[in-house]
Amino acid sequence: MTFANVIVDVPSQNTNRPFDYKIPEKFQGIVQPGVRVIIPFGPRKIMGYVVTLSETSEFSKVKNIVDVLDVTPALTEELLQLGKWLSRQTLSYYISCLQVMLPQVMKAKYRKELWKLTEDPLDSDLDPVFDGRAVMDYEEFEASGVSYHTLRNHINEGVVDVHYEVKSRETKKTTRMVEPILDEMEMEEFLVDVSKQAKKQRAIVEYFVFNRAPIPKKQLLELLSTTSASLKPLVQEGVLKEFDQEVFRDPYQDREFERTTPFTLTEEQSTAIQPILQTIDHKQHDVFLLHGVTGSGKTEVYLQSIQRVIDEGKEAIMLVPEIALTPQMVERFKGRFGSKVAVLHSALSAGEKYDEWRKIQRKEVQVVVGARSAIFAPFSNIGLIIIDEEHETSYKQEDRTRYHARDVAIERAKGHRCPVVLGSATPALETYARAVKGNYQLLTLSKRMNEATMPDVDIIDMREELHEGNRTMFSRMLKEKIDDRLSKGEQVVLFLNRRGYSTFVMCRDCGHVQECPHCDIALTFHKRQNRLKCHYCSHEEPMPTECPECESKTIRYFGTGTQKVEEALEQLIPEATVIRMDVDTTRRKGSHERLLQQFGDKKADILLGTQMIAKGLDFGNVTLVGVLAADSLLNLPDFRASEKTFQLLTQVSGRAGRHEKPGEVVVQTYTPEHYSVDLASQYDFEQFFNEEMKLRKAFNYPPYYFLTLITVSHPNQLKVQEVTQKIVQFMRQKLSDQSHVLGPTPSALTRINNRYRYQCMIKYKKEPEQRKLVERILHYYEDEMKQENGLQIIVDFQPYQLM
Ligand SMILES: Nc1ncnc2c1ncn2[C@@H]1O[C@H](COP(=O)(O)OP(=O)(O)OP(=O)(O)O)[C@@H](O)[C@H]1O
Ligand SMILES: [Zn+2]
Ligand SMILES: [Zn+2]
Repeated sequence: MTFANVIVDVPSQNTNRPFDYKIPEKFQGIVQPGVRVIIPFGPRKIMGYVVTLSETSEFSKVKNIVDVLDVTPALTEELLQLGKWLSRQTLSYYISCLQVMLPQVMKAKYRKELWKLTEDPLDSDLDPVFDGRAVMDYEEFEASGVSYHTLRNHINEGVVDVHYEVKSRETKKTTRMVEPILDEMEMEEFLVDVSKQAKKQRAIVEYFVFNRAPIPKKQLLELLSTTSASLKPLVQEGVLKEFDQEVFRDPYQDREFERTTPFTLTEEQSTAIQPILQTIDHKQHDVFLLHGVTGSGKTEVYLQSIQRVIDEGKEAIMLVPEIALTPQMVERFKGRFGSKVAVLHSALSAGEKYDEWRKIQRKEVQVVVGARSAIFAPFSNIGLIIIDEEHETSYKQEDRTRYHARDVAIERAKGHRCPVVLGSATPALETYARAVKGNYQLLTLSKRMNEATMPDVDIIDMREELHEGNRTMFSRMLKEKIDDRLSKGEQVVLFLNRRGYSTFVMCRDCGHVQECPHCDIALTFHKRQNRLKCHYCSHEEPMPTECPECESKTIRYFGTGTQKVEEALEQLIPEATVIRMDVDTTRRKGSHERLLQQFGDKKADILLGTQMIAKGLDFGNVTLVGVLAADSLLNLPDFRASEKTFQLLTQVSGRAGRHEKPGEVVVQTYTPEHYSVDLASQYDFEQFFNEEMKLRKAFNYPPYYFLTLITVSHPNQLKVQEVTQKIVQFMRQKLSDQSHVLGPTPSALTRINNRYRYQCMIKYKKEPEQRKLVERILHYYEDEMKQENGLQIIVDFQPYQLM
């Protein structure tokens, strides 16, 4: 083939199609689809991805490929296609979709340089900056204070040029190895010739008479307590040879994983796993929802399903939410499958991630356990994809390429003809609705392991606490129970939701929360104007001075942080030792793991934390879980607030009483009557589902309707309003009458970095032309969107973040 068709690393609409480049003789056969290349693009040299090859090009002037970065294609044929699909689905640039599938280090970084093209002095201020060099960093020029005008003159004269150099960021690590060339017999013969004085040399040769495998040079020299001076002559004489072998940084190399064997499945587990195994065996595609209460043994079902896939010589992808990807979790997979497992998550360094990814690429592993982006693992023979805690919103990427791992999983599984298993104790409403409809196969685990029962839940009405004079953050019951556990040497988990740290308004007397009359959503408090606003529709109203329900004046907007709780805890129960886990205490690498380890080793009585302690933890000594402010999620300006509350309360409660000792849960709330709090305390998912579905139906939300969120931003507020208005009008005109186009409305975060943000929300059932329409909008504003700090339009199909 003569030409490579390349997607260049310049995100824009007209680079969504490939550019042609000639393949020079020396790269023939190496350049193939999926390979990264360096190509000239305008004045620069940049990176690109070869997507196809061709014999001809319709262009007459085609430049040469400058360099090739991969020997093995970085992206398989399947992933190249998947990128195209992603690009259509999310309306993001093809290049961004290709990049999103690769580890960070494989995305090129550019260095901008100034090149001096003449030996003669430049006769300008720029001369001293070059200081006799021919090349310098562009940054140096910028820091020098020399005018851009001067530079431009030199460029026009052809004596200076601007160059873009690709800095490849991959960091492969190698070790020097030593290996015998002669066979045993020849070695023996050679030994005869080695002088008796050269003891060290003799030792080396003798070693290789008996050990034929390559050995790291360092290790060999250590073993025989010798130096490379004795080794060198042997290499020169052709007895041994040295070479570099790529080594992988293994983040878990210092850890011993105790091998585990499969449990005999319970009846419920075997019933659940049968259809999954059958689908694997029959090489069919199907989607299963494994709905199992916390501690019901879902993970064992995953493990045994994966085992089947391994036995059949295929590969499995296991997705776990970032925060649940605890060492405990990794241990369960490494313990069962040993070195067949690669792990991908954000706590690894960029180099470690790259190495884990390479293990997958080189087919050295058959299983990958990882967070969201592991869905792009470059396997070529996938037999199973599992998504644990499938309801987690972190499976949706919220910037640039806005994909949902669940959708990608299903798309890949279709191609590989294999099942997808979605698992959760609290499935997303969308997922459960599909299972109820029969689109997904529902599998149920209703009982906890070891006859453990679900912990009893006490709901404490914090309004009453206040009325009875308790102004602390801890109800009397929670305090009593904590005291009790401390005296027994048992442990406590205290959960505070920090995400809800903000801005809804609540009456501390009656718990009334001010909601939008049209949207069934808590109004957001805007402090500067002292007004309440709904960010779905345009409703707003002044901040009330007294409660519209009970006329109390104790109206407050809400929010407490973990640090405050820790201080309060210290005053209330000074003898308790507390481990606090939140974004601040877990910033350093490994601290997450260390804190959990300490708690597991019973070095503290109380684990106090946010989201990150809500799931995955399996500590037998935890017999009490306290939820400090169950309402904080409930009142987020989000139609999923109730669902999130139900999910979180269920997850947190699930941390207690998982083994022999029974557990208890205390939930503190200002709205004990709310169905999501009440039904979570009874572990009644079905009932919750039914209640919530009624509301979703009444207010036209998913799963009854799909959503598209178009967010417009610009430094000028009038401009934003105007553009959003235009978009709203256009969509109203073009979409069917069954769709609802809401807006323009200020976003919940109305101004970020001095840019105003407005939005248009579309609720629809079926709009096959919608993507084309949105593309037309994006095309229409393309030039304005290219300007620096200009217009930005973000389109999010099926949004989860509504801010
Ligand atoms: N068939 C079995 N026989 C005995 N023990 C089992 C069996 N299956 C699972 N277990 C054990 O029961 C406990 C709970 O199981 P597991 O953690 O898999 O549940 P889960 O549903 O994944 O929980 P969660 O959703 O809360 O994380 C674990 O300690 C696990 O080792
Ligand atoms: Zn009130
Ligand atoms: Zn509203």
